[in-house]
Amino acid sequence: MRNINDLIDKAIELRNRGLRSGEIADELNISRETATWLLTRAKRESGVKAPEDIFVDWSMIGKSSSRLMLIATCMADMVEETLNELDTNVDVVVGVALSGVPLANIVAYQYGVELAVVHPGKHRYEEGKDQKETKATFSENYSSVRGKRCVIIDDVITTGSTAEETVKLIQDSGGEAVAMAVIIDKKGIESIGSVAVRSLVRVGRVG
Ligand SMILES: O=P(O)(O)OC[C@H]1O[C@H](OP(=O)(O)OP(=O)(O)O)[C@H](O)[C@@H]1O
Repeated sequence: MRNINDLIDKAIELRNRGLRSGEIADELNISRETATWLLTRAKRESGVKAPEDIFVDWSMIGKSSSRLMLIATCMADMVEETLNELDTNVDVVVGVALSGVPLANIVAYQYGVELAVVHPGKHRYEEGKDQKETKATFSENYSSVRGKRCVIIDDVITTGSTAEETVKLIQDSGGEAVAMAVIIDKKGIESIGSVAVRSLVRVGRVG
């Protein structure tokens, strides 16, 4: 996708496939507000100011295992710097499904530590259910975090809610979240509570 019209076309295509605006937002790595604006603009309902958002398409990395490995290696290097700053270490790398998992797997391999996988609450949302009721969970097929120092790996932070629920889940599960690393942080956050957040690319707005 190269421009706003491509993005609008993609949003329409996803809506026509039956996705709701929240799901379209997730698919395009944009906020829900932006997804709604794209669909509104597609209906030529002009006059509504565009939300302050950017869209992220990192499929040029995601479709290539060698590029994923190189990017994850950069993330591991960034995490190492953060762990040194904090004078701590990592026992388990926590990948946030879906897109954080291939990156987390490589980071865990490089550190020689275990891999845990989180399913965000929004992935378990079902029509008719209260969204607040769908909590994030760990996959039983991967490591537990109890008693372990955790580094969280994901691709993108948009609103920060997935990052926050992952930190809370780790703490509620008896683990210690020490740092989080992403490729792109659209929110520009330094930390979630006491958990350091680092990104290879941090998006900031001028003015
Ligand atoms: O900061 P937030 O607003 O919470 O959004 C960020 C989350 O949204 C995306 O996941 P999503 O589940 O949409 O896609 P994925 O299944 O490809 O990871 C992304 O991978 C983050 O996990």
